[in-house]
Amino acid sequence: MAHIRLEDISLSFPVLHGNSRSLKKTLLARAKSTMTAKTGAVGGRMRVSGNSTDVVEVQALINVSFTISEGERVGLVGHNGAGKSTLLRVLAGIYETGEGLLDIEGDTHALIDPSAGMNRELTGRENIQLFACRMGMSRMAALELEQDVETFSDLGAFFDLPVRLYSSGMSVRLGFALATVPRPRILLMDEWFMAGDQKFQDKAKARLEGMVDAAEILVVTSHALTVLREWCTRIIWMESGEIRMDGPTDDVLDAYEAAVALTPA
Ligand SMILES: Nc1ncnc2c1ncn2[C@@H]1O[C@H](COP(=O)(O)OP(=O)(O)OP(=O)(O)O)[C@@H](O)[C@H]1O
Repeated sequence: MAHIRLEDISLSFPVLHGNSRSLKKTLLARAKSTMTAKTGAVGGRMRVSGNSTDVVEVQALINVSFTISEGERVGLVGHNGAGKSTLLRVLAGIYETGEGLLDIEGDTHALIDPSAGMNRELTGRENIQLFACRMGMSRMAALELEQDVETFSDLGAFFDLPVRLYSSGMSVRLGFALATVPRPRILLMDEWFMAGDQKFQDKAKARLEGMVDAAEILVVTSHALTVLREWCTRIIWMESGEIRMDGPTDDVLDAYEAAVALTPA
């Protein structure tokens, strides 16, 4: 049975090296003032590193613990810099954490960066062929993949031009078409899937739904609360690196929306 179990996971990023006392003082004071208005907070907590007084670090995750079981569709919400993407990257194995316990049963696939693994000097078609080669696909399967991605991304003549010539929306079309091919047991998704023009978004939603249905566990981060209400059975509300609330979708999103409404614009 697929599951994710986290116990006391913390992660900090060093953001300032050096012994300039005034700069450190200013930075920490400003960080403190943005933290005091709880729901209006931005970013993780800043502190002087425990190991070195010359390093200021931002605590992106602080003692995060939860268990996600098979069948759960979990949404991550929270202010900018609350730690949602960092948490997703920890689950995807992109960031390693020294402390705590991370126990994941089941293969994961992360839809985090639409251009991940793309060679921008190669054409869209060549990138697909390279992907098929890396995955050890048969000639027939590789051809099917190429046709599927070409049809879905709908890039016309641009499919045979180098990716460096694509607009950001065109890169998303190609990256999205390719990234949504695997059928993992645990699907991790950042909100970039909302990118692209309206016509593409409708098509993308239908393709994503197929992928989400096939997954045993979904963890998705998004500021689009209507999407989360539609897709998720449970919401984890992050605030400055910590879990503020974890529970059924409507309970948490109602509380979150009420808190956001109280925050001064
Ligand atoms: N690579 C990095 N180096 C330094 N600090 C980072 C890095 N990645 C994230 N952070 C910091 O960690 C904190 C959490 O960032 P994260 O990207 O996880 O937030 P988020 O909740 O996904 O925000 P948003 O909704 O704006 O995407 C922020 O304060 C951010 O500045």
